[in-house]
Formats: sequence, structure tokens, C-alpha cells
Amino acid sequence: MTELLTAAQMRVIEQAAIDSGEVTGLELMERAGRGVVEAIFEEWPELAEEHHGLTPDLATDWGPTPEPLEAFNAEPRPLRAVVLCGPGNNGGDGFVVARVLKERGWAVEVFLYGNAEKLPPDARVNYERWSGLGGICHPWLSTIYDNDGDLRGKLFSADLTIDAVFGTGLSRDLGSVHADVWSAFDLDTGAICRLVAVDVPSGVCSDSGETLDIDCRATGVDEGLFAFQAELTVTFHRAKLGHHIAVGPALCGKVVVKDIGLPRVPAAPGICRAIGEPLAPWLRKSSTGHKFANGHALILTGGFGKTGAARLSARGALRVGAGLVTLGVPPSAQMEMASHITAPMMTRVEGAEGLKAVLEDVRLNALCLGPGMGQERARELVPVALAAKRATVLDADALSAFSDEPEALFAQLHEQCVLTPHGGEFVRLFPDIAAKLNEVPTKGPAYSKVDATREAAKRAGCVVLFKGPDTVIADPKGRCSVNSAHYDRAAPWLATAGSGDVLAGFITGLLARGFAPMQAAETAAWLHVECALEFGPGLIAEDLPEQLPAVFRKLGV
Ligand SMILES: NC(=O)C1=CN([C@@H]2O[C@H](COP(=O)(O)OP(=O)(O)OC[C@H]3O[C@@H](n4cnc5c(N)ncnc54)[C@H](O)[C@@H]3O)[C@@H](O)[C@H]2O)[C@@H](O)CC1
Ligand SMILES: [K+]
Repeated sequence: MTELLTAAQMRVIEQAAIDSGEVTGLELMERAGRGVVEAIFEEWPELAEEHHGLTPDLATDWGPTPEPLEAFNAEPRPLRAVVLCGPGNNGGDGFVVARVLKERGWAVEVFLYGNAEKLPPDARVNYERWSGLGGICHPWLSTIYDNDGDLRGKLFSADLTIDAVFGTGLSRDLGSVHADVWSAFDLDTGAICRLVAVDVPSGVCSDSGETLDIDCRATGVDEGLFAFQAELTVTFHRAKLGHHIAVGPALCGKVVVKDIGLPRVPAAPGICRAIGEPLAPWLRKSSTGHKFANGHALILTGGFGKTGAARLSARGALRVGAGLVTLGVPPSAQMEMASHITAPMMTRVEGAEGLKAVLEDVRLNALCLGPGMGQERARELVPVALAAKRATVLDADALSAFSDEPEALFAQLHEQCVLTPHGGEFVRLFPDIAAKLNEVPTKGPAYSKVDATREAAKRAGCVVLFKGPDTVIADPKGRCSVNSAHYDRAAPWLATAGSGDVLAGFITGLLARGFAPMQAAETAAWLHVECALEFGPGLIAEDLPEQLPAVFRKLGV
């Protein structure tokens, strides 16, 4: 697990290092800027080749882009970079990048959004260093307005563009504070070649991964997404939450984290973590244990014609290692179920009384309710299941059944429960929290999916796993993690019918094995994505449990 920081947490870590005298802010900025250049050369080694270099005097002479034949016969030209600097320390990093590239013979054009006199001290030093190298700093906005799209032309013909406009300090409303700042965001940045964002693409809130809206009436601009679309994002020390949640991943391109020599992140309850590979020993089974040592899960099913979802959960629970799995079937579906199952067992569960009777068997240590269950059956069985105080997963219909009275559900939940809502179910159970999350933010740091899941878990009094490509899991004490299915873990084929039922089964199976709710939810979410990656395109829900043996083998389980 690695930490995913907020801007405030990053500032605390940075300030503590500076206060301890280990490092200065200026040194951190130098390392950050150099880290960006290093990451660029690692990503595009062709840019690191020396033969492109020319003398510094020619470095600002851009000239028109040659035709292909001309280019073939011409002397090698210097590589061209445009660096867009903002008014804070993100801009300071940009000046370092500009200097380092210029020292390597690149032709570098720097545009400053803001007033050089008002730059914060470290950024100001780097502005001076850039100027001392003979570097010119163009005022950004006047260039756009006066030279009729000059900057645009440069951007679209540059070999590299650096976005150092806003980083973790993006806080104010883009429109109302600076009615003209939108112009930076009005560029079709997705079409710019090799656009590299320093820390975070400008316009993306690093805490929430949301883009900030602007008041289109005040600025007179068309509505749009006012954020840069980067091909590569280079961040420092640790990834930030915004790199992994909401629309952040879609705008970051690829994220590289560069070490800038800060100390390890101290353990603090408020710090959210990215779920990483579970340790194999957790998942291994004891060589002497019998099946009952690995728990017995009960998965309640729906009626006739509605049993498939619970079977998917059962398959998931078995494959993840539950010793036994029993499907609790209403009479109408007994024949259907019997003709479909082999390894899972089944038992008749006819209503509240039926479930009470079945739960007298205390070996049933993990319950799953929801997949394909039907809301009526869920309303009848959920209270009985919760009163039994077993580890319990509530998914799908077991959540929607309480849309009209979520408080009644919360009153019955206990700390052995895991709720697994997707976006729609989340809205039904936590409408006020969802409304806050879905509000388009105008200021940073914006309310995030992490904030929303934490608040929901606190209210529910149990673990909440809020699904999505950015699944967030939180417990009532504020512990929180993100299972990011982005970048090299992108698993778009997981968005398929029944995949949530398998996830509920994985969690139930792990709970049966004795995992704590938070650990079960985190491990299941991680395995779920790994199974999808293992199978690849063409995946359907049935395939997911079948990938577990291969995933386990790779983990060394
Ligand atoms: N925190 C750290 O440990 C380090 C930070 N560094 C860099 O510093 C950045 C953070 O610097 P800052 O805190 O100065 O923040 P930024 O440089 O991200 O931006 C803050 C500046 O933008 C202004 N601003 C914010 N919202 C605005 C809006 N909507 N319209 C116009 N202006 C707006 C602020 O008033 C401030 O001047 C990081 O992203 C990173 O790039 C690095 O130099 C290395 C170390
Ligand atoms: K940036």
C-alpha cells in the first residue's frame, strides 16, 4: 500500500522537512524540476539524445516548421519546449524545467501567467535564474491576445509542452477571481504533443480529481472542461488522491512519482492509501486446516429465474477460499438452483422465520444478501441477518430495498458489515452526501469521493465500499483506501453484468475465512481487478472467479 496524499498533507510533510533543516524549499523545487526532466527522458528517450542540441543563442529562434523533405536535408534543429508557468510554486518548478532543458541545448519559450514580482520566494529565485541564463519570460495573456494566437502556434509545433500553471495550490474559482484565466484552459490541450503536467494537470483539483467549474456567464466562455489534458504527469514524493479518483486519471495520461528526498510519510489516520498487492501469507491456507477452519458462507438468493447473481457470488466466495458455501433459496427456486450447482450447497430459506432457523447453525459465519434477491425478500431477510451479528455483505437489492428509509437500515448495521454500493445505490442510501459529491465544484480543495465514502461509513457505522474504476473503501473510524483501476491497472471489461455479484462473493468468502471487514473489502477489490486483467478483453462475470487460481499462483499463495 502506498499513501495517496492531499495537498494539505503534502504541505505538512514538506514543511516538516524544511523546518528540520534537512532541506530547503529551494532544494525541493530544484529536485522537483529535475525530476520532471528525468521522467520526460525516461518516457521519451529520443528527447534525451544529445545530437539535437544547438547553441543557446539560437535557442529562441523558432522559425517555421520545415517541410518533411527540407527537414530531411536540414541540420538538426534544437528541440523545442514551451513552458507555461503559473503564479505559485508549480510555476517555480516550471522555471527549473526550462533552465535544465535550455542548459541541454533546447530552444525553450517560457510564458508566465501572473506577475513576476508577486511570485513566492523560491519560484522568484528560479524566475531570476532563468532570466540570468538569457531566458525570456513572456507574459502569457498579452501574448495570446496581442499576437493573434502566437502561443497556440508555438504549442502545436513544440516537441514538448510543460504545464506548470497550477499544482496542489489550485484553490480559487477560476472564473470569478481571474475572469481571463480561462484562456489557458481554452486551448485544445489534448491535441498538444507531449504535454507534461507538473504535479497535476492544471485545473484538476489534486484532492478530489475533480475539475473546477467556472462561471461561464461571467467570463463569456463556452462551457467546457477547464483543465489540461496531459500525456504524462510527474508528481513528487507520493501520488495525490486526484491522480486516482474522479476524472483525474483521464486527464493525467500516465503518472510518474519522483522522489525528491522527503522522509517517509508518517502513519496518520487521515492518510488514504492505494491498495496494493496483498501479502501471500494472508491468503494462504493452513496445511492442517479442514474445510470448517475456512468458514461457511451463506448467500441468500432471489426467487425463480433470479438465482444467477447469487450463484456468481457463491462461485466467487468458494474460489477465494471459503471452506463451504451454502445458497439460501426460496421454495420457488429450489429446482432451478439444484439443477445448476455442484460445489456450493443449498438450503431452503423461506422468509424471516426460515432464515432465523437456518442461522441457528453458528458455523455460518459470513452472510451475503442482495445479488438478485429482489427488494421485497431483502426487506424481509436483511433485519434477520443483521440481528444475527455475523459478518455480512449487503449489496444490490439489499441496499436499494432501504431507499425510502436508509436510517432504518443504519440503525441495524453493525461493525461486521460491509456495504458495497455503486453510484446509483450510493445516491439512494446517502442522498445528501451524493448531492455534495455531485455538485460541480468551483473552488479547491473540492469535496471528493474519499470524503463522501468516509462520511457514509461513519453514518452507516460499518465499512462502505463505493464502487467504480476508482473504488473507495472506508471504515467508520476514517481509515480509507482507493482501489484504482486506472493506468496500467485499467480494467474496462469489469463494467459487465454480474461483476459486482462476484465482488460481493469475494468479500463474503474472505469474511468467512476470518478477514476483518476492511481487510476483506480491500483484498477482494484488488483481486477483482487482477482477475479482470488476468482474463483481458472479452471478460464476462463468470470468468472472474476462474482467474483466481492464476492470480493466487502469481502472488505465491
Ligand atoms: N509541496 C511540496 O512539497 C513541493 C511543492 N512543489 C510545487 O509547488 C506546488 C504547490 O505550490 P503552491 O502552493 O504555490 O500552489 P500552485 O503553484 O499550485 O498555485 C498556487 C498559486 O495559484 C494561485 N491560484 C490558486 N487558484 C487560482 C485561481 N483559480 N486563479 C488564479 N490563481 C489561483 C494562488 O493564489 C497561488 O498564487 C506543487 O504543486 C509543486 O509543483 C515543488 O516545488 C516541490 C515540493
Ligand atoms: K500543473
